[in-house]
Amino acid sequence: MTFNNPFDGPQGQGDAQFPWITSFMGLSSVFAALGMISQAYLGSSIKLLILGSVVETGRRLCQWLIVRFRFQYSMTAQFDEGDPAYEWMVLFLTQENVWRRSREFVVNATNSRRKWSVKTWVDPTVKGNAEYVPTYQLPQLFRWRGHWLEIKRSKDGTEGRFTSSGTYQPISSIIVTIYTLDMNLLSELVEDARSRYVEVNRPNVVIHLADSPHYGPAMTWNNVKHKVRRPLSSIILQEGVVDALVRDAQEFISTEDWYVEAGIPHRRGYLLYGPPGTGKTSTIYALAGALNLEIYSLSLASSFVDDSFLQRAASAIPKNALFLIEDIDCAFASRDDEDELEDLMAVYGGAGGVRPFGGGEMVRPGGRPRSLVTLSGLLNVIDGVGSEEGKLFFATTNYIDRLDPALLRPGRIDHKVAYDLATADQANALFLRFFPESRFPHLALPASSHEKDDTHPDSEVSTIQTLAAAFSAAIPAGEFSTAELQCYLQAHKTTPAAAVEGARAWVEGGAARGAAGARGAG
Ligand SMILES: Nc1ncnc2c1ncn2[C@@H]1O[C@H](COP(=O)(O)OP(=O)(O)OP(=O)(O)O)[C@@H](O)[C@H]1O
Repeated sequence: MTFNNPFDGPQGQGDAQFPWITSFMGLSSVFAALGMISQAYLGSSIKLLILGSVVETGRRLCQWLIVRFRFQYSMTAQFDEGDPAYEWMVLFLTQENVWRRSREFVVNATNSRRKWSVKTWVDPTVKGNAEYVPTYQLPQLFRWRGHWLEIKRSKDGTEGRFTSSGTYQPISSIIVTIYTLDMNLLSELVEDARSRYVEVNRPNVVIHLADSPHYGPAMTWNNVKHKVRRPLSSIILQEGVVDALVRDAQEFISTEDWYVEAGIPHRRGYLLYGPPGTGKTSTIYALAGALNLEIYSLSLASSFVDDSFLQRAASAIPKNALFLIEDIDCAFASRDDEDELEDLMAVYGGAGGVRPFGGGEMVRPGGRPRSLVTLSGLLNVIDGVGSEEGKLFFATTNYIDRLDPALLRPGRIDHKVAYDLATADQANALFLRFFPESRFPHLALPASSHEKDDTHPDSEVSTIQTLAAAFSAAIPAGEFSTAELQCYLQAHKTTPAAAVEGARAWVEGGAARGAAGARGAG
């Protein structure tokens, strides 16, 4: 077969005459081959392109559907550290064992701080003396009452606080997504978490503290402690004092409607004043336990507590809680530092300046803890919006005479309770509390038949009552705080007779006198 090329001359001459045509012909077949190949490639590229677009569209559609699904069929709630609801959620998740698949933990010795931990042991004989806190932040899915919940823990570090040891700690949040159409489920979840929290803490009093400066709106109350409830009967005061206080607080809590109808802010202020170690703080803790109230306790002497911190802290306290400010007298800038330091040094015994009993601030030579809170800042907080809504405001002081009358007026302080150094009756009651007949059954019997109570000649007085009477007779009334007597009795906790025998010597002894320096306060 021949191919007549129009450019060709006579057969066989063309190539010789037009060699470029030959080369062009060669190229054209190369181009043709290339064209075919590229067509094949183009075809598959287009196919790939279409396939890619379909996949991408599918992916976006899925994403969109997931977002739509999440939007329509789920609710998301965030719980920020520092808010009481965060504590409820922490306990809820711990009980639900949500983080059990975690493989990374921070391990701390068990302490009284918040628990964000999982139980990693199954053997019941293993004692949990350490907390295992999951560190990773991947979302976790679990089922609760037949619904899927997704939990994330965020700790992005943008907000945080400095701990008391000076390290920066980011604030964490818990983000809960519930897959449901039922809008009530979130409040049911929160209520479930809250009631579990209340149940678990029933034997305890929960105390929220603001013990470090914070950077972030939610982090005012950054430490939670749980104290075993103290029965009101263990508070030894003049007859009727504790009962009157409890009645007053109970009545306040139960008459919210009346306050609303009368247009009176639903708050009540109490001031407990008197020498150190006479039971002011103990009374408040026992009262909070009896009335199921959580305590929010703040020391105005903390270096980071100023008017605005105090305002934020007060407004972050939930309804039906007890707001406690200890040593409220240190709020007043008009005080003369030097005089006060001298007073306190005399009271607390010099160089170290450590209080002999109870907690509170350390007083160091060279400058007493000075509150940045002003009187007007404090009054604003007591009067302010944040102080309404069923809050019981409690303040304690060793120096009632240093308080401004503006602070003491009714509406701010509605109920004052005076505490004093131990009476003979208190010393007697304290002795009987230390040596109960249940622990010393042999002392429940009369010491001898001639020991009859003069006032009730027919009654037989038990040995322990005789010892208690002897102890209280040895302690001069109004000279020692109950805390001091408690400290002395602790040293003889298994030997009541020795406690009585040594009491007079202890009273006369120099050590006891030194410790009793606090008696002048108040
Ligand atoms: N009236 C009391 N009844 C029972 N225990 C008391 C009493 N007073 C003091 N105590 C005991 O003494 C210790 C210190 O008491 P508490 O902290 O309540 O005193 P305080 O008056 O608040 O002292 P401060 O003014 O220094 O804060 C506690 O362990 C408490 O058990």
